[in-house]
Amino acid sequence: MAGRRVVVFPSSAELGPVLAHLVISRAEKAIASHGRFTLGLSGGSLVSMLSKELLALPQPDCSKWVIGFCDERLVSFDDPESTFGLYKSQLFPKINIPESGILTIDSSLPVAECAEDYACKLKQVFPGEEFPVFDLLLLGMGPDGHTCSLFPGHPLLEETKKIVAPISDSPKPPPQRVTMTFPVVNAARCVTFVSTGGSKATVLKEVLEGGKASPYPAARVVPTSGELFWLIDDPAAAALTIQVERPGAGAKL
Ligand SMILES: O=C1O[C@H](COP(=O)(O)O)[C@@H](O)[C@H](O)[C@H]1O
Repeated sequence: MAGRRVVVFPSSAELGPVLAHLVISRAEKAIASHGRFTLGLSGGSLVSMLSKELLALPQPDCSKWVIGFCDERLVSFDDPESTFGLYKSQLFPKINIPESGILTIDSSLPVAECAEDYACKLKQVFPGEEFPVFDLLLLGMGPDGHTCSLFPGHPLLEETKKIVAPISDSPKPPPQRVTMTFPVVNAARCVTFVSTGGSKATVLKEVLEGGKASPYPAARVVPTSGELFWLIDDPAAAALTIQVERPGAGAKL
């Protein structure tokens, strides 16, 4: 790992613009180095923050972006639980990303087939790689310490071969989902968690200060050689005792 950076902001209002700049800077770097930018998105609270903040910046050229989903709920795209559906209504039509650059699940398939189908789509985009190496994965963390659709105590935490796995007993609704596995998450060039709000404070302390024995899935995100950022706000950071960065206004990561 290139070193973990825990960066704390007074609130989402200060965090959001830094997140958007990080996405743009990693996109520019990736396109300059290998001609495209591969980005994995999460759902939940990230969707509205990212959409709002990216749209507040001068329009980037997204024609060389390829977007996948770190996890997705197996519901139709017009269901309010669909992560793709939310980005479709809040972000995608407003940026110039080609439709072919967005890797969606086929939500009409049974969950196991849906995971296989999505894994095939990823393999086509990352030919020859045992595990896809995304330029940037944006992750959230639930108050139970889950990330992607990798939940505490679930057997999927031990998956070492599949790049995408089905889950049909998600403790957080909806129960049927597909998720990237840890080998994919940890292969990324940059992984960035965004975690805000006081409901995350207790678990965040365990995840960031609990060491290798931590039972929380988010603590297992340790990129092999990539960067790891935790962007959090003061309420989420309330219980932390580790040293953190507190950037000033206009900071860029
Ligand atoms: O169910 C999910 O939850 C996590 C965390 O969401 P948050 O709203 O607590 O930030 C999210 O990262 C994941 O993509 C989603 O499917």
